[in-house]
Amino acid sequence: MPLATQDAHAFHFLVDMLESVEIGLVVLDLEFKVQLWNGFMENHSGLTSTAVREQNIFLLFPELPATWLKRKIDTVVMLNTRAFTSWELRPYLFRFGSSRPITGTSPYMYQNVTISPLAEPDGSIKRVSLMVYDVTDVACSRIELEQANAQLNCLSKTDNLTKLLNRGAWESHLNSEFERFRRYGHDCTLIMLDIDNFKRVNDQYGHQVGDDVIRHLAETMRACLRSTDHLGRYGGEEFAIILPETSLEGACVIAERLRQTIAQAEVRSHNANVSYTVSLGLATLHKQTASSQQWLRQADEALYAAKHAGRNQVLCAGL
Ligand SMILES: Nc1nc2c(ncn2[C@@H]2O[C@H](COP(=O)(O)OP(=O)(O)OP(=O)(O)O)[C@@H](O)[C@H]2O)c(=O)[nH]1
Repeated sequence: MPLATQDAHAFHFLVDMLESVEIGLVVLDLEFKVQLWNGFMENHSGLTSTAVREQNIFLLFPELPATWLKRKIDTVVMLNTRAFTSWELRPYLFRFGSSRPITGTSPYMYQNVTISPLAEPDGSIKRVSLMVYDVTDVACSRIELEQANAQLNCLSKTDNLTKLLNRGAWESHLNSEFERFRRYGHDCTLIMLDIDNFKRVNDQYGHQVGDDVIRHLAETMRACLRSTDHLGRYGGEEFAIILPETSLEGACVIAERLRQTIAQAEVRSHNANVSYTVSLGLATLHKQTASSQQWLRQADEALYAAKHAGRNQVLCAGL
């Protein structure tokens, strides 16, 4: 076969491959007019190569991030170097439908994009190519994995019954608030809270009603406190609250309001109306507080004193 015919054959194969390759290939001139649009781009955009040829890409796809893409292309041309953007920074360049609509969790195709300069025989750059890679599979697996990790992380810190922080997670807040106090000296007060005679609730109405009372208490605490407060289930029917930026006086008002709200409430559960009360012990941080454990002990002692003083009341450590 003559050399020229061989070259023509090779060229033909090459064009065939570019047409059918599972990567989007686009060539733009410096006025952003489409010079090449392969089969992948046709299939996913629904626009034929003939329809887009010599058309401005930003008029064809008004949703393209024009400022960003023009700046990228300018840099590619000016520095005669490639640029790359990944789905993690920008999920897609062209908003194409997901190629895995049945199994996929994404409504669109995640894309990595490479922009390359195309040199003329004299070395000047008058065109650039965009290569669009469909990375939906990788992106969806990564996103699902991250969601599962976040969920696991949340579960490992949450008490199942109340959805409050569990003891371990709450104690890490106790330690960090103690360290914050040592550094900045801002007010911070701790409340330990325990349901009064809870054993009787369980004995009289059963464990499921007891669980509903615990849930009710958790909801009441959530409703009475700020989102910046740290609420935890410390033990069975014992709860703990850290109130950052709150003095002992402020915490007393909050604790008293919580006590009264609970004392006035009635929990409707399994055809029973249950009333209950709580005792609360408070301790605020001082320069003399030696450790987070000492702080916790002071609040616990105040709670113990409140129980001994007749329950259904708020007592403060050191008063
Ligand atoms: N329903 C239910 N009961 C729990 C749970 N955790 C702990 N308890 C019960 O809480 C009760 C705690 O009893 P005690 O420690 O004697 O204290 P109390 O009856 O509340 O009495 P005081 O604290 O002295 O007012 C026990 O009966 C435990 O079984 C729980 O998750 N659900």
